[in-house]
Amino acid sequence: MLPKINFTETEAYKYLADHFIDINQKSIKDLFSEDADRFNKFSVFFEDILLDYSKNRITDETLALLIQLARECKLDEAIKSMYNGDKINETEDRSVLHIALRNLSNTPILVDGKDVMPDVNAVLVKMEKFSNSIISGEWKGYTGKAITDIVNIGIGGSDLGPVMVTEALKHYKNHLNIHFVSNIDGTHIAETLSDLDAETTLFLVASKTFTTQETMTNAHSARSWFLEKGGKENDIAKHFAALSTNAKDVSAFGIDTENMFEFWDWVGGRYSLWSAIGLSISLSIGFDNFKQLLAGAHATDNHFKTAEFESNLPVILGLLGVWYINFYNAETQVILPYDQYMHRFAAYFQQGDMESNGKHVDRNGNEVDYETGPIIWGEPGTNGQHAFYQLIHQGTRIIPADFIAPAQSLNPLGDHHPILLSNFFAQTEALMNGKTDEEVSSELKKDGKNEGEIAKLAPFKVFEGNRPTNSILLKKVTPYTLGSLVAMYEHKIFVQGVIWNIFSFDQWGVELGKQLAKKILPELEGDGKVSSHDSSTNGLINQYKAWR
Ligand SMILES: O=P(O)(O)OC[C@H]1O[C@](O)(CO)[C@@H](O)[C@@H]1O
Repeated sequence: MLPKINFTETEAYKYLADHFIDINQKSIKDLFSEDADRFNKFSVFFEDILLDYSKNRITDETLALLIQLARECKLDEAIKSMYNGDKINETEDRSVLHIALRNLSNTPILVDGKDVMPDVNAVLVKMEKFSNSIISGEWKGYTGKAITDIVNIGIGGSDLGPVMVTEALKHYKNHLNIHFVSNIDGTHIAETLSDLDAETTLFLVASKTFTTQETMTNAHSARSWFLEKGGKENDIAKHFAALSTNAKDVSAFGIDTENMFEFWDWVGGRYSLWSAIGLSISLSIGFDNFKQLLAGAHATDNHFKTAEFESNLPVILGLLGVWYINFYNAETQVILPYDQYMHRFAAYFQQGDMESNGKHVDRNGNEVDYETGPIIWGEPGTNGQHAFYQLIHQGTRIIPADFIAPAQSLNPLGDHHPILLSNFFAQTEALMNGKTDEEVSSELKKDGKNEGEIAKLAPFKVFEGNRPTNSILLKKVTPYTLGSLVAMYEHKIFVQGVIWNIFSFDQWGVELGKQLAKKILPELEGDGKVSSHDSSTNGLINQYKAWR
């Protein structure tokens, strides 16, 4: 089980609070000039990933105290508990074993005394066989044609991971066209189906529970479309597969359980891209590449489990986040991939992080009196530079930023990549160093401005700097490296949840809205006025009914 310690009552927390007052007087720039070895000290390699965290408001002492904090919060025990298959998702009475899905070493992992690895391996074999037969064209649709288009119907964790990965690894994709339908808005499925041919389309109904309203509604619409286009009931087996934990409801939908790819309740939705939910990934880039993705994640899992905290990437990232959130009152964390293929990476971790650590009750059931999970956001560079970096550079908030870039481009076109990377390097330097009043004034003087003009303009052009960043430089975006990177962020979320003493693997906060929507849906039928809610909700519903 997870320890239940209030981190604000630890010795380390008290030392950190005092230390914060000292360190807050210094700028990152000063810290660099005081220590020629700072980059070596605060950077760490993990295979083809370099994490440089030297441009943070930290010293040796900060890091030592943060690690002491992790030890006092018994992070080592928490990691062991997760890897042992303990039911650390206590409110749902479940183990948390996405690490088992990519456990290519095949060491036994027990849940209720039973090794889960034989089942994991059996599903992987089934995914491989299925992927190969679809990709090769051996699998035929109801009129004898090979499949050309795959439509994954799922939402949240049954969508975001496959979308992010298939986009990030588009360079490795084969001839199959992959589409994703998630939104209940009919536009999503209507637009997707408009260009498709039922004879050559395969639907993957991806839902852990197989009860999610959006997914089931979209799946039923896809089924009706298929039948309208000429498919027969008994052709459904050739065109629909299910990725789920719920065999009963899969059968009830009419999908042959032969075409069901199973996973288990110890796989959280937002940690499920490594499971059968990753079938669209395996179809898109081939099973061997999917396995490479798992291998990269497995390497990170081993690193997280065995590396000393001082050189453990997820631990370092997690603790730096705690430092900014709980001592500097940072509200958000921005993720900025300088790689167009990774354009859904931040969106993916919006669910990964916010659904995990957006909690206000601790593991003892008490309201917390400290901040927990940050707001995660971000867009690919350099687009972000031309949109919201103004606020990161000159706004009033502290926004810790993760910059991610590959050293090698998958599309080395002219000087595009050096230009992209020059921006990547420049931004973290600019955020740290800023630009002083003297520097601004001397620039304005060189531009021919007079004293009065300089005094008037200078304040707007000053950058105070001292804005913290991590730089994550990858050698190249490959399935393996992406797997490592995603697992690194997953474990970072776990580290922070342990420190904050919250349960990171449930998501009760998504239920209330779902319940109320179910109550409202029947009220939308008929023309009668609705009066059962507050005046705002009544007013909106009644206006909708008047306009529809
Ligand atoms: O895979 P399912 O069961 O359809 O759930 C989809 C998503 O819905 C959620 O439960 C949130 O509503 C997520 O945690 C999950 O990823």
